[in-house]
Amino acid sequence: MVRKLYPPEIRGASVPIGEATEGTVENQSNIKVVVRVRPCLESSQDLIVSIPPAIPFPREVILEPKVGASQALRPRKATRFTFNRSFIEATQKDVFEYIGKELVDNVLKGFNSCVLAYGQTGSGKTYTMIGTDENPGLIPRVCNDVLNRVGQLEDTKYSMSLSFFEIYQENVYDLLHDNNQILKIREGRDHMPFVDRLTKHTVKSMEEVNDLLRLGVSNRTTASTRLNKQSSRSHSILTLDLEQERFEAAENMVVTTNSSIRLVDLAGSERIYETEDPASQRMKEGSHINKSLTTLGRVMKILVDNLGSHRKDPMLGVPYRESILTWLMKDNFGGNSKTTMVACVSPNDFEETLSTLRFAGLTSKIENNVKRNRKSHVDMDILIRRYQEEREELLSQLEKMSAAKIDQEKGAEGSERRLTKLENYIQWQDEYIDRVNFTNRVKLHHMQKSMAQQTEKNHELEWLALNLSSKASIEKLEDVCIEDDHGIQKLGALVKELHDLNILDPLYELERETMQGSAVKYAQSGSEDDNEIAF
Ligand SMILES: Nc1ncnc2c1ncn2[C@@H]1O[C@H](COP(=O)(O)OP(=O)(O)OP(=O)(O)O)[C@@H](O)[C@H]1O
Repeated sequence: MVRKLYPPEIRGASVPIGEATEGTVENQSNIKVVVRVRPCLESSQDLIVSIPPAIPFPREVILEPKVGASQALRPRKATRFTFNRSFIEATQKDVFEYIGKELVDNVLKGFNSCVLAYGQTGSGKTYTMIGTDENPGLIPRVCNDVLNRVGQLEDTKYSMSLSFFEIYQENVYDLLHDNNQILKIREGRDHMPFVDRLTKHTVKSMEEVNDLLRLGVSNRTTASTRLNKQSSRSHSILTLDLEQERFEAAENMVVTTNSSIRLVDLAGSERIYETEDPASQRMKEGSHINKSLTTLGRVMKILVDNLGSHRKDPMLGVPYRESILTWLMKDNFGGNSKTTMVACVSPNDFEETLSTLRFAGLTSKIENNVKRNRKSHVDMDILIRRYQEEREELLSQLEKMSAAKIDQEKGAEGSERRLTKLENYIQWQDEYIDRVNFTNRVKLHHMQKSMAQQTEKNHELEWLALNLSSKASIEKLEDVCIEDDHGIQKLGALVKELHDLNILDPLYELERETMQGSAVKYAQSGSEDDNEIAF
């Protein structure tokens, strides 16, 4: 494909170098909340959560105490919640189609995005985010879609990288590095926190992505809880960073877009029961989890209150730094990020589901200020490099085209030669047919003449034989025989004449032999029936 040549004015040295424009706020965007109800894993369990069907898609969730519920739950009435979308018995593909596609659209456009799975232990957070080999979740599907789509963008250079860390007991660990070191959090010049010395891995294919995911998942700290043996007691955060660089012809600028997707699998949000031993590891984990999730709840509440009070900066005074989770996710709550929360609920735990849905309801009120992270500038090095690439591409196209033209000409020459050959052949065939016709006519004429003469002689012989009475008639017969010899000799001469006529052609040769044989046969037999011989 030939790219459009850059307009001449941008090739000049008078273009300002390194000019940059920062992204501007594009819109206020509420945090999106999606509820996913995990299917009943045991058939005997009664459903307490239902989702009424709706067009174009369901958004409500109804929570009802099951028949025969405990005394404590009996007085509770059915509670209805409305979110952006609610899923029950949804496939991984359904969830990706609704959440993941938009996420990829956003990152390609240069927006930061985040999806976090929130809910009690065993409610399907890890299943939604990572999934299984047979049913991959959001993370592998999103990575796959980004790789596919960015690879198809015309005239765009890109680099995609992944990092994966966990927060366990208020410490940060790199999930893609086996050294088990606690990593520090620092703040950049923009006051945004980042994990220092976290490894970033450039990925170009899904094989690379899957290898990293496998490594990260196996490194993730897990411990059993009373509810789920596989429950994870840490928060895991996978970040996909995408850098795109493309030339925007309309602006005469090279545009660099840096955007990221954060995919967060939070630890279980359930309460730790009083019966636990306060000194136990699980209690310790639980208190840390509680700390980060309670801080998250407080952050949400203050952000919502600040919105109501019309503060100039709604992020001011928000206690982000009170937990590692909220500090690191500062931008995702109230900042520059299109954030979606997937509230995962079990279909049969009333209290935990109610608590999750209430938390989700609070989250949906938060507004983020989203901007495209786009820098445009004239970079002479890039322009010159691109121009050279383009020139090389055009030259190679030209080379290919000239080669094709020569081939074409050769082809035309070849076909002309073939045409002439064909014409000569046809002409030769016409001449051949004429010659054959002529020869046949001559042959026919001579044969007819010879046959007529021979017939006449036969009659004469017949008459003489009938009148063998006198010496004179015997002499006459001898004369006729001599004359007949002459006739045969004459026929031989005729055959020779025909032979001379057809000497160049093997077919004639064959015909000649046949004819010669026939003539000889005819001459030998002297019978009229031999006229039937075919030539
Ligand atoms: N939508 C679903 N369809 C089929 N199975 C599911 C679904 N959601 C969850 N599961 C299954 O339920 C079990 C618990 O799910 P999962 O581990 O994802 O829960 P979790 O919320 O991540 O728990 P934890 O907080 O302990 O990490 C797993 O065996 C998982 O495969």
